[in-house]
Formats: sequence, structure tokens, C-alpha cells
Amino acid sequence: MSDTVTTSPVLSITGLSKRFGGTQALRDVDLNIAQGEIHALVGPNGSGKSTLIKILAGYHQADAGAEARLDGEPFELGSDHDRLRFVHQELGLVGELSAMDNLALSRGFARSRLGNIRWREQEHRTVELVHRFGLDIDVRRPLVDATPVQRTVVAIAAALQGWEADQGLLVLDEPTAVLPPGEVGKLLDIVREVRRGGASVLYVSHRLDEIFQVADRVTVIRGGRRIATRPVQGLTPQSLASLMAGEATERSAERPKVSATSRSGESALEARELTGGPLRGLGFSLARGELLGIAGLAGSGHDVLPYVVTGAWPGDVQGQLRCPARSPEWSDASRAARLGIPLVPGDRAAHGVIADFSVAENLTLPLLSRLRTGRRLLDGRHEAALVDDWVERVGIRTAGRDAPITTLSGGNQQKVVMARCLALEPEVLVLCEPTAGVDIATRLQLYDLIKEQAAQGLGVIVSSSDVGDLLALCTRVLVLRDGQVVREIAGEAITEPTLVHAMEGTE
Ligand SMILES: Nc1ncnc2c1ncn2[C@@H]1O[C@H](COP(=O)(O)OP(=O)(O)OP(=O)(O)O)[C@@H](O)[C@H]1O
Repeated sequence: MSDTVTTSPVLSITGLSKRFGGTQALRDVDLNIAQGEIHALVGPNGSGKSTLIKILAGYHQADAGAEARLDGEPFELGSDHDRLRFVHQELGLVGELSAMDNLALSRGFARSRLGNIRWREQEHRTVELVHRFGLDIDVRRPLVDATPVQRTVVAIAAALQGWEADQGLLVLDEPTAVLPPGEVGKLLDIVREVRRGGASVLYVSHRLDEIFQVADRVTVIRGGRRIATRPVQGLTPQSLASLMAGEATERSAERPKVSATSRSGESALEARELTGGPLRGLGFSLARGELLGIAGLAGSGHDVLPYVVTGAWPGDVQGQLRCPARSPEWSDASRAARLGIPLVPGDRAAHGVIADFSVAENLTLPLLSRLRTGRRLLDGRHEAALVDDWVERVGIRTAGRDAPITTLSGGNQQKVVMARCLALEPEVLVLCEPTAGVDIATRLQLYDLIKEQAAQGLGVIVSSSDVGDLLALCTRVLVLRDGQVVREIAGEAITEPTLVHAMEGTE
């Protein structure tokens, strides 16, 4: 299939390359985005997607030889241009401020000729922008009170401000990475609405189903090279997955089996009367070797529970926890950190990795005491061997164990966090959004690794807004609403419709 575009491209790039030291992140990539199309950009972890977006946004400079045109005019990659707008994964919003203030932050307040802020006009402008997307929020309330999808819509509205004919290019970098399933559809509607207004969209995502729902064409990159640009209509999920991963992903994840240790019923973690954040008197029991899912819509508390049971929740917590392998006694949930349960956090950038540290340092940080020799010095050889072993077991793609963690792609950083937790050889592991930003091949690898550990007795709690994770990993799922368990679904009864209905309360 040809990749020529039928209308004049809003953006065209040719010969884009980027080398970071020994890593060739992009090699001679061409990209054409047609006027008014939604163009998806996909590729496995480390394929170069973020590098491409960061060059467009001016964070990195392209290597010599690249040429670009915007609206047909020569355009210096990375330069500020009104026709090019971005919504990055972290959204760039200030939670303590209202939607109105956030919009003003990105494009300035409405002002009178004397320079005074025209509050009414500013409010009216904000309401108009967010209403266009069917968002009914109080634009004067702080955004911390908004749901994830509402915040994403505010970020999109902020990016689109001032575009009269909407004829520029909006770049959306994984906008649905941590949205609950019920909200992904709403966001896709909004992306279509942006296109209806005349704008083009460059849409980066790992979720292939979304690409089939929303995109007109897709460009696949792998190993820094453009592999193909195709109309989505001519593709199937299998053919797109094969383009992305080469040979590796023809198989899909097998349904998990209840492990023998899980059947033995010995408990790994028990919780009673947990209260904290949105949680209201929640209790559960996790068996050794069990893969227990926690599901729910935004505000249900499903994404707070992982932080509460690992002692990482910053607010007040009440209730009790018990890890029988450590002690038969119940302990106060406000001291949960003492139980030493590792957490793979949902927000990798804020809580997962230490940006200034290397891959090795990030991996061994919680293990330091074990790596000390009798003379209380760090045993470098032992550390190196341990790091190399985990890099291989988890399949971390890095220039070396001493590479700064920030030079790894998002998916590979996630693998470092997972390896760090597993290297502690815990009884219980808590995962929050374990596959956000992770490509399908890596996702299957992580699923296998987690199931393998569960088969050896590890009790795992998986909180995910991606139903795919729950289906592939869990033998039992607790569905939360308003901070309480409203439904327990086990074994074969765990299906996508059952989960979604239970979360939405429409069963
Ligand atoms: N600042 C940097 N310094 C050195 N290497 C880098 C840097 N940024 C990216 N890389 C390397 O360039 C390659 C492409 O990374 P990039 O982050 O663009 O991938 P990606 O497709 O966005 O991956 P993911 O889906 O995991 O986020 C990787 O091998 C990565 O390690």
C-alpha cells in the first residue's frame, strides 16, 4: 500500500535521524501528516516515538539532514510555531489551579485595554472551550477535584486555544495511558471532535484497539526506522501487531491458572477496615500465589489501594493489615510501610525512578543493605552480576547498567522498576498500572514474569485501569465503587463485559 497522502500534508518530515551516544534512536525517518487526518504513531518500547515527539517539540535537536515543512512552508524542527500544539503525557496542568487558570497559564488571561484581567470573559472563554467537548465542570474549581479524563480534556482545550480555523496539528502523546476503560471512549470522541473542527492529530498510543477506533492512517516505527505508513482500514490487529513487533507477538496472553500455592489458601496479606483517601472500611484477603485484581472507575479508590497497603499513601490511613509470613499479629495500617511490601507505582516519573541515577542504581536502591560485604562496603562485583541478571531476565533494553535511567524508553524504565521490586524476593507485590506505556511484546513478557513468580508463591495485587491486564493476569478481581468492594469476580467469570458492567454499576 502506498503511503502517499491525497491532500496536502500539514506536516511533512524527511530524513529525520537522531543519535544519542552509541544509540541510534531514529534513522532516516519520513513522516507525512495529511490535513484533517488522525495519524497514529506506534512502535515497541524504545522504537523512537518519544524521541520523534521531543524533536518536534524542541526538547532534542535532530541530527543534520532532516527537512520539514509545515503547511507547505519550510519549518525548522523544534521551533515554536502556532500551528503545532502538544499535549504531553504528564498534561502540563497545575492541579491546585482551576480549569480557567490553567487555560490562562498556557495562553494568557483575557485583558482589558488597560491590562486588567477580564474575569468574566476569561470564564466565558473557558466554558465555551470545554463545553465544545461536552465537559460539564465548574471551571473555577481546582483540577485536583476533576477525573483523569476531565483533566485530559482541559489539557486538550488549553492546547487548542486561539486556533481559529483549527487547521494546525495537535500532537497527543499517549492520552489514554492511565484512563479507566469507561473513559477511553469519551476521550476518543473528543479526538474525533478535534478532527471535525479541521485540525490534524498525531496520536501516539500503545493500545492497538484505539488505533482501529480512531485513526485514519498509522505509521509504525521499530528500532528507530519507519517500517510502514498505512491506512488503518486495510489492516487487522494481527497485521499491525506483526508490523510493530516483527515476528514476536503472534501469540496472545494465556489465561492465568490458579497456582497450587493459591489453592492451598494460606494467606499472604489480609486487610480489614481500611480507610484513607476514598477508601471506606475496605477489607480483603490475598492468598499466597494469588493474582488478585483491583478494578474500578476514577474515584472508586482502586488506584489508591496500592498506595495504602504499601504505606505510600500520603494522607491519613486507618484500619489494619496482617502479613502472616512476617507476624501473626495485625498491625496498624498507618504503619504499612514497615511490612516492606514493594510497589510498582502508577506514576513512574513521579514515584518510580530516580531521574539522576543510573539503571544499576535504580535497580539496587532498596537492596543496598543486602549488597554490603562484611566490611560494610558495597560489593561492586555482586551488584554488577545482580543487575546484569535482572536486565536479562526482564529484557531491559539499555546501553549498559551505568546508563542514566532517563536515557531508557518509558517501557524499559517500567521494567527496571518491576525488576527492583522482584529482586527483593517479597511475599507480596503490589502493581499499579503495571503496563501503562508498555508495548505488547513487553506486556506479554511482564505477564509471564508475574505469573511465574505467583506460581512460586508470590501474592500479587494488580490495580489497573486496563481491562486487558486484569483478564490476562488475575484469578480473582475485586471491583470497587465509592471506596468499597461491591463485587468479587473469579475464574472464568472474569470477562471484559462483566468487569465493565460491574465497574459502571450497570450489571
Ligand atoms: N536522552 C537520551 N539519551 C540517550 N539515549 C536515549 C535518550 N532518549 C532516548 N534514548 C534512547 O533512544 C531509543 C528510543 O527511545 P524513545 O524513548 O524514543 O522510545 P519510545 O518509542 O518512546 O519508547 P516507549 O514506548 O518505551 O516510551 C531508546 O533506545 C532509548 O534508550
